[in-house]
Amino acid sequence: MQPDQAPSLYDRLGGVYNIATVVDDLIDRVMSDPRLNKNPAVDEAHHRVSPAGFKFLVTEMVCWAGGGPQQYSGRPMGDSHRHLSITEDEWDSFMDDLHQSLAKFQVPPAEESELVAIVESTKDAIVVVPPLGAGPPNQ
Ligand code: HEM
Repeated sequence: MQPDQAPSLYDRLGGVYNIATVVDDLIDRVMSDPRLNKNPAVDEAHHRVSPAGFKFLVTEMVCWAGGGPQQYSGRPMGDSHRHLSITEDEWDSFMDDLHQSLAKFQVPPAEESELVAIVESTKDAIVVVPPLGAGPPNQ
C-alpha cells in the first residue's frame, strides 16, 4: 500500500484470515439453508461439492474483489450458477445469510456496504428465473 492511498477493503477487513473466517461461517449457513436447498439443483450441488473447496473459492473471490493480492481461480459466476435456476426469493435468502454472518463478526457499516455491493454486482449472472407474474419479455 502506498502511504497516500486509502486502505483497500481487503486491508480494512483485516486480510485473508478475517475474510476466510466470515466466508467459513457464511458457507456453512448457505449450504444448510432449507430456503436454498428446497431448490433440488442447489441441494444436489450443495451435497456434491466439498465445503472446504467451496469456502476456498469464495474466499479467493472476496479477497480479490476487495483489492487483496489473491487471484480468483474459479469459474465465472454465470457458468457456476446458470444450471441452478436460482430465483429472486433464493437470492433474498442468500443475502439474509450474508447479513447474519456480517453481523456475527461485527463487520462495520462502511465495510458491510462495500461487501454487499460486491455481492450485488454478481446478481445478474446468478439469478436467472424471472419473478412470478413478470411475464415474457417485450410483451
Ligand atoms: C442464492 C444465491 C446462491 C446460491 C444458491 C449459490 C449456490 C452455489 C452452488 C450450489 C454452487 C456449486 C455449483 C456446482 O458446482 O454445480 C456454487 C458455486 C459457487 N458460488 Fe454460489 N451461490 C449463490 C450465490 C453466490 C454469490 C453471491 C457468490 C459470490 C459473490 C457465489 C460464489 C460462488 C463461487 C465462487 C462458486 C464456485 C465456482 C466454481 O466452482 O469454480 N455464489 N454456488
